[in-house]
Amino acid sequence: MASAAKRPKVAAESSTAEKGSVDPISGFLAWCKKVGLELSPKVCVSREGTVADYGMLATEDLQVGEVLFTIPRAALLSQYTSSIQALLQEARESLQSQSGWVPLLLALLHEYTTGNSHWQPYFSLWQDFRSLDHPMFWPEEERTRLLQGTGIPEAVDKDLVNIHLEYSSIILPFMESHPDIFDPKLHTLELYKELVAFVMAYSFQEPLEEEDEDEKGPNPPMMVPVADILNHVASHNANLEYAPKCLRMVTTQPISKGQEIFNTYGQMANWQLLHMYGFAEPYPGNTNDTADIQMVTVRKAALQRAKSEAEQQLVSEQWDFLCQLEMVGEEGAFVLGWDEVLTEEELSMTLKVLCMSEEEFQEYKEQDGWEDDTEEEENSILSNEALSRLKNPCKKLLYDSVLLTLESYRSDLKAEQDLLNNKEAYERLSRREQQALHVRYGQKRILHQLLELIQ
Ligand SMILES: C[S@@+](CC[C@H](N)C(=O)[O-])C[C@H]1O[C@@H](n2cnc3c(N)ncnc32)[C@H](O)[C@@H]1O
Repeated sequence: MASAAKRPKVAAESSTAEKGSVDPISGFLAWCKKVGLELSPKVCVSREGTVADYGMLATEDLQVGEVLFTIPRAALLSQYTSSIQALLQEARESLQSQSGWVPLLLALLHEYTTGNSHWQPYFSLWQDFRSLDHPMFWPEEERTRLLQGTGIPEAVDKDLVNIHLEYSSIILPFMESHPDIFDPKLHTLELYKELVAFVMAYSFQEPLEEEDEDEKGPNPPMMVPVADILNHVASHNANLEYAPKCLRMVTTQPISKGQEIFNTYGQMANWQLLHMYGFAEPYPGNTNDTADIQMVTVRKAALQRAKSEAEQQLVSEQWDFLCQLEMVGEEGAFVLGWDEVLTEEELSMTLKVLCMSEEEFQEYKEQDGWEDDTEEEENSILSNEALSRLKNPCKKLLYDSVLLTLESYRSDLKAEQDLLNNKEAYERLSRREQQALHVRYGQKRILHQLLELIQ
């Protein structure tokens, strides 16, 4: 990231400076009242007693099903509510992008840098977005050193390519055709990247209605003031509900006075949390944690044990066959949770096909074999417990694939375990080192658990 001296002076900072000592939380809460956002008297926004800076605390005991706050849809900040919504709507064809985030990001670039924006009290909560420490802001060397094997460096590389592409090919041309509103010297790539991180960590995506799932793409992201004050844990105690006129945060667990109220950002593995939100849940807290085995790693393991050229040829044909069935792909991964394989159909089919002899494979293709599977076989590896009942050649292939996956990490499990068990040594680590440690260690423990199950 560029040095502070190079940063554009944006409205959020100047308005905070002008207000001098005005507490951003009080200013924000006054704004909430004005826009009709109703906050229960049983909760408060706080920077103390929370896991990470702002958060929400219960000031009284709460029962399941209590509404903590209600946000009218007009208070949401989105491409449809921004003061430039008409412009964005008019240009919607040219603003289409792979991420689908460009219209919201333009709205944010504008509202964040406009002193009298309706949403200034909201932005005032954060002096800037510098505290966001997503791996995309880490130096590449640090990312590789701390995160190799986790899947994050590859995801970040893709993000960075996409951010640069969308900024240069969509944002810049749009800004140039609206010089009265945008100025590339103020609305720089650097600010754009910070706002991308803000959208990653703070935005919400309304789930699609079931009937729309097949036809429409996902809903565009939007900013939901107050809901985005809540931090996340896997064992959350509140959840956001979407109604036609408003959004409501509702408790899903009883919460005692003084406890933090946690939303869920979804069933997130630690690598996803670190990639999208810049934090990981300390091991072993994240019950949603997962480890990936790259699909191509299973192919590599199958090729390694093929003794002759004919056997290698067979593996290649079997892989192509699996690709045609859309069971595997060059970029895909099998996802392992603590208790089950989340991609069980893909993994069981892949192991089964890659372990077939030439004759079995020919017969299988001719019979459209996968349709003939018994229910028991189709569900054969739904749970980790059932994984231990895999047939021997499949077990061996899976075992080799797990070993290859473990080799891709740079770090040593035992040394990591020692760090987690030694409070002083752990506290000497930088925040980034701590976060990365929880991601790597959790993934490797899941992989080791699998090795133990199938050996
Ligand atoms: C939606 S915001 C929540 C409000 C945030 N704490 C703040 O002060 O603005 C999401 C960000 O909060 C932080 N966060 C959320 N849950 C966390 C947790 N369990 N542990 C550490 N940081 C967390 C991360 O920095 C994440 O990017």
